[in-house]
Amino acid sequence: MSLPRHVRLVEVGPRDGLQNEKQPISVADKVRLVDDLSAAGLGYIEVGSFVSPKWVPQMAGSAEVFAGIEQQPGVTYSALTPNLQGLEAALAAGVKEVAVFAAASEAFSQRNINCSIAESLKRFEPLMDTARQHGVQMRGYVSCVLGCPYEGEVAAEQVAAVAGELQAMGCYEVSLGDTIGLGTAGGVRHLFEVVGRHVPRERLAGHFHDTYGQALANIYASLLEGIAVFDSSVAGLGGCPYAKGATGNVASEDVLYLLQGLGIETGVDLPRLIEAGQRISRVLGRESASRVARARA
Ligand SMILES: CC(C)(COP(=O)([O-])OP(=O)([O-])OC[C@H]1O[C@@H](n2cnc3c(N)ncnc32)[C@H](O)[C@@H]1OP(=O)([O-])[O-])[C@@H](O)C(=O)NCCC(=O)NCCSC(=O)C[C@@](C)(O)CC(=O)[O-]
Repeated sequence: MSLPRHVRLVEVGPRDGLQNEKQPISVADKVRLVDDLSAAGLGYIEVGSFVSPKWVPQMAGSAEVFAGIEQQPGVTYSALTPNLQGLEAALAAGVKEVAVFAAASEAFSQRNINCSIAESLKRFEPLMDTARQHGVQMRGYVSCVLGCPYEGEVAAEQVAAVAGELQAMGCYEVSLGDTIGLGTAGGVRHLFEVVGRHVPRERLAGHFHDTYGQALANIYASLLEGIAVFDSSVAGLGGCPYAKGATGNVASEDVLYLLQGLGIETGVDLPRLIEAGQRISRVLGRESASRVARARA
């Protein structure tokens, strides 16, 4: 299969990137991050989540962040919503696109959202009905697609079943998450081969964490499988609070550098993206995890 000419980058730094940070980050710094990412040319930014503040305290100010950002025309600003309560809060904050998240592993589902996979899908039904009534678009996530921190191996067929359900329920795109970043290129090709039989590849995205240093290889393997949407996080921020030991998402700067080298368009400006990453890294008091940003420093 030939490589796509255009790739859509879904920037998850403000949400997946920051959700696991223990230190307080001000609303102003979060707003500045989102605005910097818009200025870098990203067309899709996951701004925050409307989840229980007891479960993920860092995302508690998401409504304020939405109120503060300067929304640019043509850019999608989305939020994670686990249930109807989260969707209602997102609607009140003026959010136009949301993401629901399920897992391919029962144990992870319990730890992350306190219910079984089947219960989570059931919980999404009223959320999705209400979202449709408000013309809100829905994206879906499946976590632990290449392994689970609690259960170990996860079958590609199980991922396909959950992704298929999310699509059938109304998600226009399903992002497959290697939550703990242990997947390899071979596993990724097998995964998309199997899931691609149930969900068209143009409706699938890749979401890779870089714990084992395999994320860029996994993205290249996904490109070979015809995948053209990737989630990434500026400065390589991130990690899921319910996936112990998992490091950040693959750095957006590094993904962009890879894609530029392949002649694939994204519409994103690398120097401005690096600046956005350097700025939030200074706020967090540490060096960017992006290899490209460090090489260009
Ligand atoms: C799903 C729940 C809420 C269930 O949590 P629960 O405790 O079972 O919920 P509940 O319905 O029994 O409600 C308990 C309390 O939570 C409140 N509550 C209930 N819902 C909400 C809401 N939406 N917003 C705010 N508050 C809420 C509710 O009002 C009540 O408050 P109380 O009466 O005790 O004061 C909880 O488990 C939760 O919030 N989990 C979120 C976990 C999370 O955000 N994880 C990280 C994101 S997923 C991820 O990172 C993976 C991904 C997507 O990036 C892809 C990958 O890498 O794999």
